[in-house]
Amino acid sequence: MTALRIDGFSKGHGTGNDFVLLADPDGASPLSAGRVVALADRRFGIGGDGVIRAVRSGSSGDAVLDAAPAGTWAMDYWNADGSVSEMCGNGVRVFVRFLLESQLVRLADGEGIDIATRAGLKRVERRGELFAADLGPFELGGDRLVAAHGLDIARPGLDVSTGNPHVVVALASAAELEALELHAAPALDPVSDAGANVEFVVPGTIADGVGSIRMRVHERGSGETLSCGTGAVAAAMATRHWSGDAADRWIVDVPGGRLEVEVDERGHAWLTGPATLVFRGEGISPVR
Ligand SMILES: N[C@@H](CCC[C@H](N)C(=O)O)C(=O)O
Repeated sequence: MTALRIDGFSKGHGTGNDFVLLADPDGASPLSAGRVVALADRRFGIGGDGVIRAVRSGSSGDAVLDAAPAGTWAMDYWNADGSVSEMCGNGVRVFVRFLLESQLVRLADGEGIDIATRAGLKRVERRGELFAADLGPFELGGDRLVAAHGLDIARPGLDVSTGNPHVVVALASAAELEALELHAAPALDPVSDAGANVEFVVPGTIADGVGSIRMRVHERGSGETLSCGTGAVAAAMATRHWSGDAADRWIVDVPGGRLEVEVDERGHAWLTGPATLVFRGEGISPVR
């Protein structure tokens, strides 16, 4: 057994999508795939769907993050398997909660802060106990086939980009959603080199300009998670498209709770929901 030195970390989640958070303002402790896999391991490490380093732009060592105005807080997001992603919607909301509770920033209720991500600057606002993130414009793409354990035949899925790649599949019933086995990554046809996060949705009602959906997700680099913020946006925007743009506000129920997605007048998708820190720790984490 080797030991992994951790000077201090927090564990947080947004609707059950959980992260290890590390403060590294001056970029003294860059992450590596091996370090991330060790930290994210649920039995031999701390455990999480992803690992997030909070670093100032200009010090991150990542060309995209360092292109933001110098000194901007940057979210260096990694999936549990040690791959990096462009964006994490729950992560960026939990990131701001982490900055606040670590007293690295101050935000009164209603105020916001710009966070550098690999998908560009994202505004995050504090709204009471909730955090809302402007994930910007989204793009709908073409269809491809998606096969998954528990589905009788492959179904059409719609490509949606929220800065990171998603494929959204509509199912006919809650029973179909529950029958899915998402321990293995769904197979995409055609495949894409970058891979994709895959969301399965059951559309609900649309009333008074508000739609609702239920969703499960298999995340690229993390497996099935209890929630995915960019996935909720992709799923809501795909369902909105299929509904003929019948609503701009969507309630998204995921296994870990409830998120809200709203399209503003600029066509930006806002993601709102809880962002919670569970504990802080320090010291040495034993790793296999
Ligand atoms: N859980 C995140 C998305 C994390 C990145 C994703 N797995 C990818 O590889 O793109 C979210 O809340 O958006």
